[in-house]
Amino acid sequence: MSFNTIDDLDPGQRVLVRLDLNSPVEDGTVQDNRRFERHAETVRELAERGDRVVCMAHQGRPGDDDFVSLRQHADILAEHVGRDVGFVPDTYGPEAIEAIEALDAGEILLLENVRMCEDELPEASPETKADTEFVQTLAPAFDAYVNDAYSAAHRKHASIVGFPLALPAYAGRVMESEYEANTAIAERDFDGQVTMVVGGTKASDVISVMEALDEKVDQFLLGGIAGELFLRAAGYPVGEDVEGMDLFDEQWERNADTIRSVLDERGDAITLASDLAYEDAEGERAEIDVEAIEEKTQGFLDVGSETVETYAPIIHESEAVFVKGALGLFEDERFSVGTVGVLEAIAETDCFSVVGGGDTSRAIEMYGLDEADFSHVSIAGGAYIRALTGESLPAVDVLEDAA
Ligand SMILES: Nc1ncnc2c1ncn2[C@@H]1O[C@H](COP(=O)(O)OP(=O)(O)OP(=O)(O)O)[C@@H](O)[C@H]1O
Ligand SMILES: O=C(O)[C@H](O)COP(=O)(O)O
Repeated sequence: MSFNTIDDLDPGQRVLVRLDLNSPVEDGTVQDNRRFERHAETVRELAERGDRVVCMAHQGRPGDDDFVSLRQHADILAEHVGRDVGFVPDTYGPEAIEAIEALDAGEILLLENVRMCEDELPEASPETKADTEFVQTLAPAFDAYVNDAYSAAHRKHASIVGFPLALPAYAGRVMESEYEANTAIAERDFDGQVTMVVGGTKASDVISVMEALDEKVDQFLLGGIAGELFLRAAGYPVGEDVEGMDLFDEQWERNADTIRSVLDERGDAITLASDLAYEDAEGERAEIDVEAIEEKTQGFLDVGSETVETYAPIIHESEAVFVKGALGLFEDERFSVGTVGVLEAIAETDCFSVVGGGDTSRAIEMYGLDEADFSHVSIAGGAYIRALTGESLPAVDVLEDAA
């Protein structure tokens, strides 16, 4: 390992731990997910060693609906850790410092959403971030900093890259295991067919992965919002915003040229959905062949069953399959057919398989699939993509420098 881990940290200290508890928020309620379960292991281990454990994390971004307090996160984390997790509605002010100083050995505290602090977000160098009031005020209350937030490792934020310059820095268990698994993939060669299933909401993530893994991946199977944008580039009247949607047009403006050129150059390696699913007038799932769509009048929320029947045999023939992003709005059972169908096909084979994406990995537990049927399930989205394409991660770089 190129950085220090908890194994290198003497127990019984005051430890500041960065977690990634960024979660889906539905009607103001934070949804439990794999990130809590995974990070709980690091937190429990530190508490059991007799450390005073203070956690910081983010939720959403200012201006978004899911930009909320971490009060609910503290309760969900406590359930997974099996110990109380205190919460203080402050990031580094007097209230936070007082709560930190009041902790006993083995106690756990969660600070308020770090993105409520002005110094956190604007991306800057580790030196600039280390120099902020946030880092300079909070760091002296601790003996060590542990970064467990692998899924936020691609961000140059104060809580990620600033603290390692101000405190002795270590990687937590999630950081360690995700780094090991995801980095190994970039270096690995496969003899047989390598397939990548790409979907989700972020077209730019999908494009960058398709461009960077051009040599390595033999077949890309598309779905989700990204897949619809590719269908649009192929001339189908889909992938446009209708009735208050805002997922397509702006992404199309930004990415249309790149999507067209990727399709042009790698068309033979790209399979697009042949049918799509939508909600009919009765609120039921309905499907339509893409050839039969004359104009886009409703939003499509999943790939159709025929598409799944095309994708499954390609997966069965593969030696390695990677997944990034969901094929549909799987959180709604009616539109889970594409995502679950593809995951089931992967689970049936003994190919090397990695499922990534903070949201996408949630489908595994939601639909009762067994994590053991996959080689690795990553709780990271953007960081997973960067690792797959061999890009370095700022959080890992600073941990390595610190070591
Ligand atoms: N056609 C669609 N309409 C609406 N939502 C969709 C559609 N297809 C996929 N999604 C949504 O995409 C989400 C996953 O996309 P995203 O690109 O954010 O994925 P991720 O890689 O899992 O997560 P992250 O990058 O945030 O860690 C799912 O929650 C799903 O509901
Ligand atoms: O959920 C994620 O992918 C990470 O927490 C990063 O969040 P961000 O994309 O808002 O920086």
